[in-house]
Amino acid sequence: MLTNVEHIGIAVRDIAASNALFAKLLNSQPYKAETVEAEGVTTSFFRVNQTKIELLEATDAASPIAKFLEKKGEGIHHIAFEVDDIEAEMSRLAAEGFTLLSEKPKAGADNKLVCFLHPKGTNGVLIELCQERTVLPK
Ligand SMILES: CC[C@@H](C(=O)O)C(=O)SCCNC(=O)CCNC(=O)[C@H](O)C(C)(C)COP(=O)(O)OP(=O)(O)OC[C@H]1O[C@@H](n2cnc3c(N)ncnc32)[C@H](O)[C@@H]1OP(=O)(O)O
Ligand SMILES: [Co+2]
Repeated sequence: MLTNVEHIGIAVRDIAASNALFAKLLNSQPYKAETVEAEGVTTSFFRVNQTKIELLEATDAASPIAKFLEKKGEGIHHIAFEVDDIEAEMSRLAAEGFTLLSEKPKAGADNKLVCFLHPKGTNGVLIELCQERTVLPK
C-alpha cells in the first residue's frame, strides 16, 4: 500500500546554493546530507511536516541527475511514495503494466529501500517507491 508522499526530489546544479535558498524558503535547515554513489547523487533533506524535500546534485556526468539537468534544467525530478511492503508493491505495479527500473529494491538515501518506475509509463513523472530499511522486505 502507498501510504504518503515521502519526498519530492528536486534536481539542482549547486546543492550548497540550493540549501541556502531552501533554508530561506522553508525557514528551516536541512536535517541530513548524504551521498549515494550508486545513484550518482549528493542529497540534502528538509522536513516539511509529514513529507520531505530532497535536493539532488549530480556527482558525475553519468548520473541521472546530470542527464536530467542537461535535458530539462533544474526542477522537480521525481515524486517518492512511502510503501509498507516494497516488494509487494513492485509485484502489484509490474502486474498492472508499469515498468520497474530495477528487479529488486535498491539502497536509497535516508535509510530507505527504493525502486523507480519509468516516467514514460507514468505521464512523464519519475516515481520512486520507498520503504524504511528497518522494515525488512519479505
Ligand atoms: C538518493 C537515492 C534516491 C532516494 O533515496 O531518494 C534517489 O532519489 S536517486 C535519484 C536519481 N536516480 C534515478 O533517477 C534513478 C532512476 N532513473 C533512471 O533510471 C533514469 O534516469 C531513467 C528514468 C531510466 C532515464 O534514463 P536514460 O534513459 O538513460 O536517460 P535519458 O536522459 O536518455 O532519458 C530518457 C527519457 O526519459 C526522460 N526522463 C529522464 N529522467 C526523467 C525524470 N526524472 N522525469 C521525467 N522524465 C525523465 C528524458 O527526458 C527522456 O525523454 P525523451 O527525451 O522524451 O526520450
Ligand atoms: Co528520491
